[in-house]
This record gives sequence, structure tokens and C-alpha cells, in this order.
Amino acid sequence: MLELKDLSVDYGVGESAVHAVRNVDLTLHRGEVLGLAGESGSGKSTLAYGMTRLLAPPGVVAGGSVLYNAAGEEPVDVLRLTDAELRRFRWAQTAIVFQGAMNSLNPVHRIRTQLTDVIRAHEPDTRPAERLDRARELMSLVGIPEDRLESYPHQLSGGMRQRVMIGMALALRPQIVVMDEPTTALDVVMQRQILSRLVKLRERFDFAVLFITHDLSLLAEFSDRIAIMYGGRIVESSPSADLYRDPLHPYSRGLLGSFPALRGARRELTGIPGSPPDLRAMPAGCTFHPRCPLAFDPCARRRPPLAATSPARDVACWLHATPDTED
Ligand SMILES: Nc1ncnc2c1ncn2[C@@H]1O[C@H](COP(=O)(O)OP(=O)(O)OP(=O)(O)O)[C@@H](O)[C@H]1O
Repeated sequence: MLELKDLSVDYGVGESAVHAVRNVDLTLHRGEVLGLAGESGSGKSTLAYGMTRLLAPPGVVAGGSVLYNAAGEEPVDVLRLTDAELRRFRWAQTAIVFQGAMNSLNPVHRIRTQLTDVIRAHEPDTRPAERLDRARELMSLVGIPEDRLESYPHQLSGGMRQRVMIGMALALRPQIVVMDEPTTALDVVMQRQILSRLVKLRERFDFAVLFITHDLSLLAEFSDRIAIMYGGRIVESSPSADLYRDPLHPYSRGLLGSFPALRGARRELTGIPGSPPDLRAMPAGCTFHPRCPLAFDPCARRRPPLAATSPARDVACWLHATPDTED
């Protein structure tokens, strides 16, 4: 449905540019939940902003394409859409829920007005009664009693406000929903409730979800596939069950060992020594090698390519590739 090809995003230009996203290839299939994980600063949000053209200056897409394949239509490159086309693509085709989105509800308007306004702005031909019906349906989809439509944002709990935002994102039945740490500000129980509701909605409406978080245990439970980012690049991409059972990249292993599992046997938390790389002065070779417990001869010299180890799994690590593969 969405194919990112060789996408690179910088902040600033010239020698002082920060290369926040580097040569990312990533495919989001119809109806799937794809999780994107990585430490703070690995480039996850930049990727989400870059692919939806929401980057604010000094952010610039330095190269690549973002192909959107709507059913029965020619693929279009989102990075080359005109402003009018882009407006239709956002909301109608893609909806985005950002971290702390609940705080962007307008405090002086009732929830009803805010939900119906979204529908009116994009589908001006709908009648008021129809819009109100849709707003009611959205509230029940996200598990909030309909009478709360008459509430103002401050009369709802944080979890409810965040669910209203998810409802708003689904108002125009988008094909793709991008969630950038949408539940981080909420407690763990609320995060799980919202995610399991989203997964059920996805089964009903068949939209695809790109879910961004640094919490791998949440992703392992709710996503079909997981891509791991480090220093602006994807270092592993795998079905979530495989990644959880047998992470191939030492960074994925470290990340998994940094969060308590929500289910299963208790594991000791290990964490990852060191800190994320400085994007302006990346280490040579594999960018993870200075922190990697398994680094060996080629790692400091050559960057491993992201290569398939099986039809569904890709990893960028010399432990799983022959060092004579050209990058
Ligand atoms: N406006 C900016 N100017 C310069 N550098 C920036 C700017 N915004 C972000 N960056 C840098 O780009 C890199 C990627 O940031 P990004 O927010 O995409 O990471 P992230 O993985 O989403 O982190 P988090 O989990 O904390 O949101 C970081 O090193 C950050 O310092």
C-alpha cells in the first residue's frame, strides 16, 4: 500500500546537516500493523513526518520516494503530489495521530463539534444529521459513551481524549493510519486497551497501521511486523513473533532486553550500554559497532547491507551476511 524507497531526510543543509533518516526502504502492506521501534533520536518521527510531507523547516527530504498504491489506481509518489492532491491524500487516505495528540483538541468546542467539523471540512456535501450519526458511530468505535459528544475536552480523561483523537483519525475511513507514540502519555493499561481496540477496528475496516514507539513489548503483542531503526537506518525487519522469539540484530536483542515483557516468563532487563550515535559524526562501518557486544573484524570498517536472511526477514549485520557482499 505504501512503499518507501531509499528515503533520506536531513535537518539543515551542507556540512552541518543532520542525517536523521538514511536510505530507508520500507513497505506497509494493506491491512497490516507495522511497528517501528528504536531508541529516542533514531529517526522514527522524522520518518513519519517525511513520508507524510509534514516536515517543518529545517527538515528536508534529501532523496527517495514514497509510493502510494490505492486499490485499482496507478501508484503515486506522495513526495511529488501538488498541494491540492496532498490535502486529499492526508485525512482521506492517511490519518496521523501524534504523541500527545489529546492536547490538540480545541478546549472551547464540544467533542461533537470537533468530530463533525472534520467530516464537514472534507465532505462538505454531507448533511448535518448524517455527520452527527457518523460522530456517534466514531465514539462507539473507540469505546466512549455517545453522550460524551456533548462534553468539552477538559471533562474527559486523558485516555478518553486520546481515543477521541483516534476516532477523529478514523473519521474519513483512511487506508493508512500513522500513529507516532500515540499512547506514551497514558498508563500501560490504557495503552493496551487503546491498541487492542485499534487492532479490532483494523480487522473491521481493513486499514493499515504504522505504529511508532520505543516500547518493543507493546509492538510484539499488537503488530504483525516490526522494523527496528538505529541511527536513521532500518537495521532489522521481521514478523513480530520471529523478532520476539529470535532477534537477529544485536541492537534488536538489546532493545528487547530493555523492556519488561507484558506476558510470558519474567526476563531480566539488560539494557544497551553506551548512548545513541551523534548523527553528525556517525561511526564508520556498522553504526552500532561501538556499543555492540558481538562486534568483530568487519564491523568497524564496513557497513553491513540490509539483506534477507529468509523471505520475510531482513537484517543489516555482519553476523548474518558474508563480509564480501558489497554494500
Ligand atoms: N529541527 C531539528 N533540527 C535538527 N535536528 C533535529 C531536528 N528535529 C530532530 N532532529 C534530530 O533528528 C534525529 C531524529 O529525531 P526523531 O525525533 O525523528 O527521533 P525519534 O526516534 O522519533 O525519537 P523520539 O522517540 O524521542 O521521538 C535526532 O537526533 C534529533 O536530534
